[in-house]
Amino acid sequence: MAASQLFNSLLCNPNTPISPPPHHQLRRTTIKCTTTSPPSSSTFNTPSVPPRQPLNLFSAKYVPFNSISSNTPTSESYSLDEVVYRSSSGGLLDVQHDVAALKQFDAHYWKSLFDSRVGKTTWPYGSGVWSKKEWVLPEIDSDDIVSAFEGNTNLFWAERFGKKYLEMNDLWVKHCGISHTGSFKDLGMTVLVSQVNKLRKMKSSTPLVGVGCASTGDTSAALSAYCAAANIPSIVFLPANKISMAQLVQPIANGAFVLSIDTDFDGCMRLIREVTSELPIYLANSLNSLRLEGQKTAAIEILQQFDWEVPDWVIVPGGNLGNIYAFYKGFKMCQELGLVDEIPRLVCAQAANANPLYLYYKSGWNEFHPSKASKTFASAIQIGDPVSIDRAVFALKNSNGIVEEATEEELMDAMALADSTGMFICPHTGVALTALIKLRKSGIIRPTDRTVVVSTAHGLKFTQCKIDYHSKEIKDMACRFANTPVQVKDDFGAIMDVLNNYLDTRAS
Ligand SMILES: Cc1ncc(COP(=O)(O)O)c(C=O)c1O
Ligand SMILES: N[C@@H](CCOP(=O)(O)O)C(=O)O
Repeated sequence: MAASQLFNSLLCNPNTPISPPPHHQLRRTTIKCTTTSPPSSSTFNTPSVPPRQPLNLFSAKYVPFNSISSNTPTSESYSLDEVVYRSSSGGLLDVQHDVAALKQFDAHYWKSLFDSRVGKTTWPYGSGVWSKKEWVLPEIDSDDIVSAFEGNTNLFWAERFGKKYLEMNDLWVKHCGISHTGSFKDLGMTVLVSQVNKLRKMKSSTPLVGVGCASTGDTSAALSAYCAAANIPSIVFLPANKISMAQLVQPIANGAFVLSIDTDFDGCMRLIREVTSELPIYLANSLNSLRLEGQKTAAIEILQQFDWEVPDWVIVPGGNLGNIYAFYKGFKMCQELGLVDEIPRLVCAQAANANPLYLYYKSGWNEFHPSKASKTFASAIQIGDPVSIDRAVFALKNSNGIVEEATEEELMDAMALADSTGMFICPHTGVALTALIKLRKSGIIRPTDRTVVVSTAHGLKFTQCKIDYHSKEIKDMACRFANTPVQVKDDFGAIMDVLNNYLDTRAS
């Protein structure tokens, strides 16, 4: 029997009893803020119980991204209630917060406020994203928020992987994929869909009829789930035969209108941009800077989980390149508001088969060429023309950052090694771990450096490539760390022979 058949034979048994659903239900307690007077002194400090803030003290707006990156004041800005994705010159936008208003509260205030909300069910602050509402979307009414209590994900001490393979004892994996739809996209999507929910309730001459995205599988999963929860139509453009089965079934099950298009992700992205400029369908890709407001909370959460100690390195796999900027923005905001003194060095890790940022970095940031991405096991980052290229370059330049790449064999081996130490990561996390391995080998990351690898999706979305690897059925790949199941007949003696053999090998 071939190894893959053996895997199939081990798959699900229809007679296995289904365990009852867990008891626990999130209780939605709608707690309205009470208006109090604005602070009279320039800063609040050291409250043991954070004081309530006045309503509408904080605000945010869209500004051209280049006004932020070049630090030039601009008169161009847009309300977050406008449907706008590009500046007047066609450049990217960014969400700019009223930092002066936020600074009226000191660092201790924000730390205690954020800490006071962790692990609670109080709506909407039990969400890791909305626990930082004042820094994310300060003006939205809590009743308009669409949340699955995303965020607050495990920051896992990768003790065995770090010590065994890298001689590191301060290696951590931020499991952003252990989330409602199994990826970090939930962090951004709760913000975007909440804003759409609000906009649809407002009177407008052209009401939004739905929300659309191009996707390599995770954005579409998150969009469809949050839209379904709020009863908002979602439309997803997927590159045909280029995403995993688990990712494909997510928007289908959540009732999205799914178009499987005979192109790649970059082709889908071009099409959804054209469609959303013609129809009142709101664009949900990270070109829309609202998404990054949610995603940046993962960075704030990492600092909070380390009790506001700053790690030396944070490694993020990159595709459309919104997330690397979101991490930068989250760290930078904590520095600007005095919660930390510095920010970590960022590493963006790309698959060698889809590496336009890596090539740009290697050219000394001289020449950027969008490319046609080739097939990669890290299918969610098979992107050749990333929309957030300018944001990524800014983030990397301002964090003394590095870009690394991983071949198919390297990323699959890294994933297998990590899994063998008790993780169950996605191939994109394998790309990030490869970057770490290379930077450790070259000595750039030192054994004692506190390093966080961002795991972006749940490994269960990518089981087929793991099966292929452990079956050693990948062309031109040694699959060095494959753990192939052993076929044994139904016989006690045969099983004892196999077991004894196994135990002998382990002992030696
Ligand atoms: C699992 C996974 N990891 C990493 C990424 C890369 O994120 P970004 O597109 O923001 O660079 C994506 C999406 O692109 C993804 O779905
Ligand atoms: N990996 C993404 C690609 C699109 O990225 P986005 O952040 O711009 O939506 C996906 O899952 O679709």
